[in-house]
Amino acid sequence: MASKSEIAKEQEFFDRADKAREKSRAVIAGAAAAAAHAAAAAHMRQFAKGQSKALGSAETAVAVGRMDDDEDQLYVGRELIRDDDGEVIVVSWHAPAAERFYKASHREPHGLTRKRTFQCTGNLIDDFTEIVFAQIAGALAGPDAGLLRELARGRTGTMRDIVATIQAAQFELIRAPLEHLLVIEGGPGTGKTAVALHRVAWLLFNHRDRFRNTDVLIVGPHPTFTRYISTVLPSLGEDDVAQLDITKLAPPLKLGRPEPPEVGRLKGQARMAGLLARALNARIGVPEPAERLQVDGRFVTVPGTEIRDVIETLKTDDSPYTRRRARLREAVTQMVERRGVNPSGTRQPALENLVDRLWPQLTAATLLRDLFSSRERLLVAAGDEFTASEILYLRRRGADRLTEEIWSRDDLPLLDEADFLINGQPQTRYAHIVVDEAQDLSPMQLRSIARRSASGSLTILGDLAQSTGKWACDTWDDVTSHLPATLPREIKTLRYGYRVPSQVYRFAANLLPLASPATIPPEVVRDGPAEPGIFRVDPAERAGRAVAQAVAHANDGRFVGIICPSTLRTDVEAALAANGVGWSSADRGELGNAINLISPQESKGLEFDAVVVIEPEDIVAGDERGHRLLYVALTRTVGYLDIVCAGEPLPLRSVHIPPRTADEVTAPVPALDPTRLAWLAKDIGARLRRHSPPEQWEEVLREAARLLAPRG
Ligand SMILES: Nc1ncnc2c1ncn2[C@@H]1O[C@H](COP(=O)(O)OP(=O)(O)OP(=O)(O)O)[C@@H](O)[C@H]1O
Repeated sequence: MASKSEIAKEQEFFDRADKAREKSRAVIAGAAAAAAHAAAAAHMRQFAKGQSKALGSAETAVAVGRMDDDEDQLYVGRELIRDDDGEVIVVSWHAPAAERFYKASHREPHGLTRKRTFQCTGNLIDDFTEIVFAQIAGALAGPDAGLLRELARGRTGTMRDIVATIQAAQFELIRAPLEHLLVIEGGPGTGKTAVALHRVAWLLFNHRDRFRNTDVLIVGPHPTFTRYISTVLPSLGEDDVAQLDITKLAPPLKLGRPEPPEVGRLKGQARMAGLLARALNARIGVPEPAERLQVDGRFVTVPGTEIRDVIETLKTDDSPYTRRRARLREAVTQMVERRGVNPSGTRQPALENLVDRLWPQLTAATLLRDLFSSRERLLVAAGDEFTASEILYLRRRGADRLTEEIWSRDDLPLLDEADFLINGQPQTRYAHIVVDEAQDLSPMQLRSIARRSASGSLTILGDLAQSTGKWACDTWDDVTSHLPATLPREIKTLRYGYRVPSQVYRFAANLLPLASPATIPPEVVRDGPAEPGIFRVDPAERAGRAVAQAVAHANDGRFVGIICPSTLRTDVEAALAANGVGWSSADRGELGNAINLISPQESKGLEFDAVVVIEPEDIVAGDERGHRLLYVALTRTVGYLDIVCAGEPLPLRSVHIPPRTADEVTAPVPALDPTRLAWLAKDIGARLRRHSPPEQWEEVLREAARLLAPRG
């Protein structure tokens, strides 16, 4: 604890800076009132709102830290504050003047002699931690006390900013150049999401001349996650950044169709884009040898060959379908005009009918509904690229009315692709896009993201060891190969684990040889309050015991997550109800009660003070990369982890070999893929080092056999 007199001295400065901040706010508000006319006043009010927000709320501390060098001292805050004479008394964290605050370390103090980090309630200083660089210059020190104290603070349903304690390696990524496709990887809780959100604020602050907040998009894996992170940017003074979950990148349609995994997997593959393009092309008709039209009461005959030539030329053009349709309409109108009839002005049904027959008006939904409900259409669109069984997977009975059609989540990127083919680029494209949990996205989802990028400037976040689901991947190439390649690609790794305490991480890391052998585990920066609690019970007692553990944590004031496989969800809901426990359901997009019930899949990216994981064996069985899913579930805690199970608390035996279709197993790999070979070599090396049990080698050998099989 810092000395009382030092805190009091700092508080004096905080009070003075707060007064200056309030004065600035009053001046800004006054400027709006003084505007000469209504329009100017409205404009000023809008400006004033932005400026006033930029000053930070009256409830936030004026500064997060202070840095001293031999000559001077400088306060760093969320935003810049000037005194009455216009002198800067607090520099904003994203300004160049603040850089040394984040870069300074014992190894490289960057000229600083001292760095203070404040802990505050509102603008009142509770305490501060201090690093005196001169004292132990050259020494290697662990994480500073300010960071540890911040990490130990209780969690809520929303993420907090980390301005006060950004670490040097994180700062480097926050301010990495805009003109990159930057992949930030790192184990659970290494700060990928936090870094990316601060990167957005930093880029907005430092490139105001190039783009505005509405030019930035953040894509998350599900609505609960989007809600969880949504307060960070506003707390940094940046409103209006689009934050969407991946399902929102498609036309808004009725969702709810369940999809078997093999169908979903197929729908996510990039070759579906070719199928849709061919399906759309197949909708273009062939004219009659002679097209006879009644225009303005007169009959005109246009030779089919003349129309066909135009259609053939339009077919080779890669502009959107609707634009080409308009060009066909224009061409046919001119053909009629050349025959002495002027159809322009009024709408001519015969002409419209002809264009509709030859180039039907379509939406994404009609194209897909008509395609999936017709074997003939599917066969034509499939060409040689899909097998008979795959065509069968795609076939379904469409609803009688389009408005009644129920779509699956896997249809969404297909609808987006179809919309692109029909109407062209999405209306809104972004100067920078952040994609979180990118390791789980399908190629078709990645294409949706790619077409929203105006320049190829993206920040991709993820962890291959947490990659699960239908499109689980093992290399970043699997992800970036579907993204724009206009800018250089960089992969950077965050190496320190901030969330998960050492006792819990040690336990979870036992899964790594199975889950992701090539992964280098993060270095955990702190110890937690306890070893993981393991409660082996009878199946009948399981749900009740899990609820009892959760309630005990909640009674101690902790924010709790119960991570429950779908097989046991009903039991746990019943046990919660029977005990009269209030809870939030992440399935309904909620997160916020003291106790939150959540599926392992939706726990990605989230964190709690205490986590109760139910039946790990069922979690492992629930995904093709089940050990990775369990690894995700076990690494959601900032403090306590309890496992309640009837089976193994840490199932290491069963090795899951992803099922492949008969076609995939027998098909030779088209060419030796150097990336996959490198990955395999790394995998074998890691398994050797970790003495993987013999049963795990089967998967490796199978992959090796596939890669090295003679090519036919
Ligand atoms: N420099 C820091 N100062 C304070 N807290 C930090 C810092 N870096 C990370 N954290 C905290 O660590 C926790 C984990 O961060 P974050 O969620 O960004 O990790 P992640 O790498 O995205 O994790 P996951 O892979 O599980 O999604 C968060 O509570 C975050 O606020």
